[in-house]
Amino acid sequence: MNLTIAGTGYVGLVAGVCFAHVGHTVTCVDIDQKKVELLRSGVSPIYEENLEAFLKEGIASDLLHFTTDYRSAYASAEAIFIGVGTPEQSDGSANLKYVATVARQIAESVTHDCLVVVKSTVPVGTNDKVEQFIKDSLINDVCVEVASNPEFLAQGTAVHDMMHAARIIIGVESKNAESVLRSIYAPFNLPIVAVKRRSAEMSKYAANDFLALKISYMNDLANLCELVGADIEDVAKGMAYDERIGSRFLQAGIGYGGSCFPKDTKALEYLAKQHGYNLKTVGAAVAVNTSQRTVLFKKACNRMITFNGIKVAVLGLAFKAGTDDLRESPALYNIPLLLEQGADITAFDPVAEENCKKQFNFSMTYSPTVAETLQGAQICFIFTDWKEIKETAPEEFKRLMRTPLVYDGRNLFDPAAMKAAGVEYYSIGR
Ligand SMILES: NC(=O)C1=CN([C@@H]2O[C@H](COP(=O)(O)OP(=O)(O)OC[C@H]3O[C@@H](n4cnc5c(N)ncnc54)[C@H](O)[C@@H]3O)[C@@H](O)[C@H]2O)C=CC1
Ligand SMILES: O=C(O)[C@H]1O[C@H](OP(=O)(O)OP(=O)(O)OC[C@H]2O[C@@H](n3ccc(=O)[nH]c3=O)[C@H](O)[C@@H]2O)[C@H](O)[C@@H](O)[C@@H]1O
Repeated sequence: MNLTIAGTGYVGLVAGVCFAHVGHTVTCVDIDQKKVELLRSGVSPIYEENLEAFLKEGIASDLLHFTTDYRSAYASAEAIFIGVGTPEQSDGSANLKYVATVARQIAESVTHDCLVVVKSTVPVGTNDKVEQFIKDSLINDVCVEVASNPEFLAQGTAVHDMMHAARIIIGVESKNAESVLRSIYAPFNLPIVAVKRRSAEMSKYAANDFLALKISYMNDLANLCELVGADIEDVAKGMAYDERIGSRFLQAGIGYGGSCFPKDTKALEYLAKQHGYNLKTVGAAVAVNTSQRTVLFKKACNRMITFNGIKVAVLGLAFKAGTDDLRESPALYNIPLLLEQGADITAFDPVAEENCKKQFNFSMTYSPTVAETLQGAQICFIFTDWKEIKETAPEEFKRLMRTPLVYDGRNLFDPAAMKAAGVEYYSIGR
């Protein structure tokens, strides 16, 4: 089919390359000229495993195109996927201005009947509004329907997640919309759950917020474990055997980050408030996460008399391993606190270093390896679960650091092994 994707971020670009991979003809539209030029040359602006290979394959087979010219891209598309951002606003609500702009551009441009598919995460009821808005603003006499198709990929495994999704949720109000979406997704051979649009929109928040709740619950318990002498890692191991609980997303740590859990929890809380309802569970997950982000720093403050002039090794900047994305990364909440206190920071991240330099003006040194970062450090903070950090032998912390004092926000090491190596080691919930 002839598809157009609005937005070439994590969601739009991954959808675009995967749709081309399964044989659709895809045009990706973005307002960012530089990004479009980069993509045309076969270079991905974001780091995701296999993304660049799929990108090059799509370009070579002439199935994948990139443009800033939305008019021609929307004019005759059979389906247009909206994958633009819906960032958090100061009151917690989702900012729908990018979605609204694309809706306006579609209404101005379409010359044939088409299905508009909202892939961006949007508050319940947004699809109805987008449909009404497009219908009210159409220039040509065509029929445009809107369907919801929330995306569940996770960064770091985005291409794999799209190609092997656990399910594809489609929110439709007509047989036609359902049949178009079923045809688009047929080559993926994945389970398709067809529901009404509002249920589809809610499913996305429901899934993300449930995962956020799971993490906050483990972090809350981890803090209690420390007080009562239990080990959250052992507790999680015991819980995971129960299939009703499942083994994933039980990892306690320094709080969830990323572009979605933080904003999607707040957006659902906001939606509930708008309807006069207090969504207490999600509110609690948000509160736990806010305090969890600085739990290590607070612990270290109890141990250190000052950070002024202290050589601090920061291991990990990205919000999780496998991505160069820094959005809402726990590291970003801790680095300013350390700098404010006069710390002399050297930071390591295998892929997010460039983004950090571009986006923040932190006065700190960057180092290309874990070993160089640790060299001469008086204290070390671990913020991301990169394999390069995890694979560092406990003895290396002892050998390289001036004082082997480690605060691990990801529980990457066995406390007994660290102790045996002569490292003073603090982690979460143990
Ligand atoms: N990042 C993720 O892992 C996931 C994100 N989502 C949701 O998907 C949506 C998109 O998220 P990301 O891909 O992370 O966003 P992003 O911020 O990485 O990318 C958005 C892209 O849209 C472009 N854009 C803005 N206005 C445009 C317009 N009028 N026409 C064409 N392009 C335009 C921007 O230049 C940017 O390249 C959000 O609603 C997010 O909540 C859902 C699942 C996973
Ligand atoms: O809507 C979205 O954007 C996406 O949000 C998350 O994906 P993502 O944010 O990329 O990454 P996750 O692997 O879910 O991790 C989110 C945060 O939680 C943290 N986390 C995760 C799991 C865990 O057990 N403990 C924990 O602290 C991670 O370190 C990270 O900071 C969801 O997993 C995706 O299904 C969803 O599509």
